[in-house]
Amino acid sequence: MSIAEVVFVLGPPGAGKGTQCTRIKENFGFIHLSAGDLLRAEQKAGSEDGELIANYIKDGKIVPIEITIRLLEKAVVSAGATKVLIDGFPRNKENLDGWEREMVHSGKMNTKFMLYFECAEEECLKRAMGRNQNRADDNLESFKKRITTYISSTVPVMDEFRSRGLLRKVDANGTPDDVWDLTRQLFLVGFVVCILHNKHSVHLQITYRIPRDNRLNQLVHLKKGLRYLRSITSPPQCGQHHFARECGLEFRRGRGGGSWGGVCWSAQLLLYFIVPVFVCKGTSLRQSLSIVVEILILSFDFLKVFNSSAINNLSSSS
Ligand SMILES: Nc1ncnc2c1ncn2[C@@H]1O[C@H](COP(=O)(O)OP(=O)(O)O)[C@@H](O)[C@H]1O
Ligand SMILES: Nc1ccn([C@@H]2O[C@H](COP(=O)(O)OP(=O)(O)O)[C@@H](O)[C@H]2O)c(=O)n1
Repeated sequence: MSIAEVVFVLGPPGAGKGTQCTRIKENFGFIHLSAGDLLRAEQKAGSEDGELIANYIKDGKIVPIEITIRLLEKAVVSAGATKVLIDGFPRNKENLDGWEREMVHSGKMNTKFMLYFECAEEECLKRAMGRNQNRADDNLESFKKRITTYISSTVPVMDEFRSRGLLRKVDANGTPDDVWDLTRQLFLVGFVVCILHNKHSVHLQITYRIPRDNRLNQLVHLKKGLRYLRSITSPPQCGQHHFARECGLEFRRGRGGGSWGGVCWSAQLLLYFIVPVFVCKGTSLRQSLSIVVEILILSFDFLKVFNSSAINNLSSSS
């Protein structure tokens, strides 16, 4: 079985982590595990740890890692999932160390990055108090304790991810739709195209990536690229501007000759995956580029259907 790729989701209590995780799950094919939900379910199931869990939750303290990691591993394995969101974990250094020891070093799971929903405390309080899920800890007294634990124990874990370059911050103060607009950017797939040509052939390299952060927006030179393509090829498909809305594309025209030179260097710097290299032989640059445009459009449709899992499959089989 392939190793599960895990994205952690953290932020203060009530920031809207669960709400956004539901959307990520629906749109990007992840399973969503909430450490808090797993602990509450374990407690309700009357396990021998039930009383301990209930007391920790009421006091806003972090349950010992041996319990939480057992529940998480069981949930990932039983779902057979390869793309997993874990919400509300790792909440302290003990959680993180336990995760790395039991899951990462043993080769069972990979940590991809941490999503951090940043939200003002008063807003979180308002949201948590309005949650109506009959939770034992959605009262003012427990909320204050949870915030204290969050600041003293969870923020240092997020700092650790920031220092590893693995923290993706989202401003969660807006409406659920506003927050979703920011969140989805982090999961969208983009690709970069390098085209090198000489008199007789065109080499096309498509480089796929899952963006590291909102740099995706800055990267989009798509319109410029398509305008250029249209100016030399003019096939009807070039009007498909939905390209621009859905993904990032950087179009670079090589200077000809054999070397990939600086073009590839700058592309690789930004990207996670380099996938196929198509070589289109054509009698003219104009004809070759028509083929290139078709490949691009096909690639895009392919990505839309399969989303980022297609990228994972492609990169592991190439
Ligand atoms: N952006 C938002 N604006 C207003 N209310 C929100 C927002 N996101 C979530 N909520 C509401 O706030 C409450 C807490 O959200 P939830 O996703 O359970 O937070 P968390 O998982 O971070 O504790 C829920 O009642 C939810 O419907
Ligand atoms: N990794 C975790 C996650 C949650 N918990 C406990 O579960 C409680 C609720 O966590 P949660 O993630 O469901 O809720 P929020 O505090 O994010 O609203 C926490 O306050 C902790 O007591 C834990 O001990 N360890």
